[in-house]
Amino acid sequence: MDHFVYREGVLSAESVFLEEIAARFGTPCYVYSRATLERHWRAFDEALGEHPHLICYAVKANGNLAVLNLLARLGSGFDIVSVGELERVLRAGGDPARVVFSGIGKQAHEMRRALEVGIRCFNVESAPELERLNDVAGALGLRAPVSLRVNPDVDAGTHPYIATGLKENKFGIDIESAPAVYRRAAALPHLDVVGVDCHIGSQLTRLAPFQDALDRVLALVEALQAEGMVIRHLDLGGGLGIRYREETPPSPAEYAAALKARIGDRPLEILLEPGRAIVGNAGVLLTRVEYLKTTAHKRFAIVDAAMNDLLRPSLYQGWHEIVPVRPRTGETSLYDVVGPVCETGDFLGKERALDLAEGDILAVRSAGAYGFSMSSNYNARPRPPEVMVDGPQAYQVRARESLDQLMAGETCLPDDGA
Ligand SMILES: Cc1ncc(COP(=O)(O)O)c(C=O)c1O
Ligand SMILES: N[C@@H](CCCC[NH3+])C(=O)O
Repeated sequence: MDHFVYREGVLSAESVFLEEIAARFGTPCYVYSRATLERHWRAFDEALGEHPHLICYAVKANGNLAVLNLLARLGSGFDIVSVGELERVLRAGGDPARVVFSGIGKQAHEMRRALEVGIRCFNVESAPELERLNDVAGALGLRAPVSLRVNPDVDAGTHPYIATGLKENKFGIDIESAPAVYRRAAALPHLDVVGVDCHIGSQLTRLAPFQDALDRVLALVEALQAEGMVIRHLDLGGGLGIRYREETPPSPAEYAAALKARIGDRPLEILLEPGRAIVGNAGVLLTRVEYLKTTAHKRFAIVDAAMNDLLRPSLYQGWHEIVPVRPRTGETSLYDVVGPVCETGDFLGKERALDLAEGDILAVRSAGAYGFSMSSNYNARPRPPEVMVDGPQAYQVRARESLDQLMAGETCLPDDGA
């Protein structure tokens, strides 16, 4: 559910018309709803209720500073995968003691910074990473809190590029080898074992894979506890899906109830790392129709947003609803909605029934997650601005990149004196 609704026939975010935002800030432009972001974060927090828990929002889904700041104000934790994401969280006022650090390729300098600021936990993804973290912590005279990210080998039933919990995937430590790696972790002098972590994939629309993964992880926790290891928290990752088209994913309440039912009264704090379910339907991408082009075979709506702004359709055949901000009342035709980038794979949607004229503003929905955060400068296109709607107000929280910014730090060849 999102806050983008038709009011007086025109698409509105809360009480601000999106066509006004397009006129004020230009297109393409990302627009986020503060109320929706807050509601979605609270839905997770309230669903876990009295059970000790921490919601660690996955920064990769949308790392805009204003988004991070508003979640930090709600008391959110954060799941990061790089020192860049850590710096963004700190800049946005996030509490380092509520940060968990995931990712298979953590570099020593990233570990050092995370240890210095005192993050909550490292989600370690391999045996060699464990050794490196122990060395880095030792050199600083600190102890690193660790969970091992285990790979439970369950089929998440999602797109193969975003399934992460199968044994052939590069993520985590396979669950059979985990006890031996935990023993090693417990023996290393500069590590503190504090939890178990897993994340099986993204855009999951059924509960069963989460439940299967949890059963396997709970069996591991029992085995570790039987050896005398103290496991304080269970980090179950992110991955809860959203509705893009006809999906009917479980709600955060249903998801949390299923997890709590299995965990029962075990004294384990629950950490979750939702990204998409918090921001996905809290954002739209506004774009303007530049040209309507008709060939012998097709109608194309050529818009000013492209795959560099929103990669999901090109990369995963991701489907996003595309709607006119001010709908017309005439006949619709089938359009491929495409961007100006020089790739056949540059499209936002195919064969969409739309009644369009040049200059119309379209909203690409469910674009709050993995939209701006996966954008690039391909074709030397500046990245779009981001706007937050907050009640009756809309304000820019990131300006459109300038061409100068786009070339910042680059030089031509050194002068050879010729
Ligand atoms: C380790 C980890 N945690 C959390 C997430 C967030 O996932 P989602 O946006 O699907 O909730 C991801 C991405 O899939 C991830 O790799
Ligand atoms: N970028 C992906 C999700 C990646 C999940 C990252 N672990 C998407 O848009 O669906």
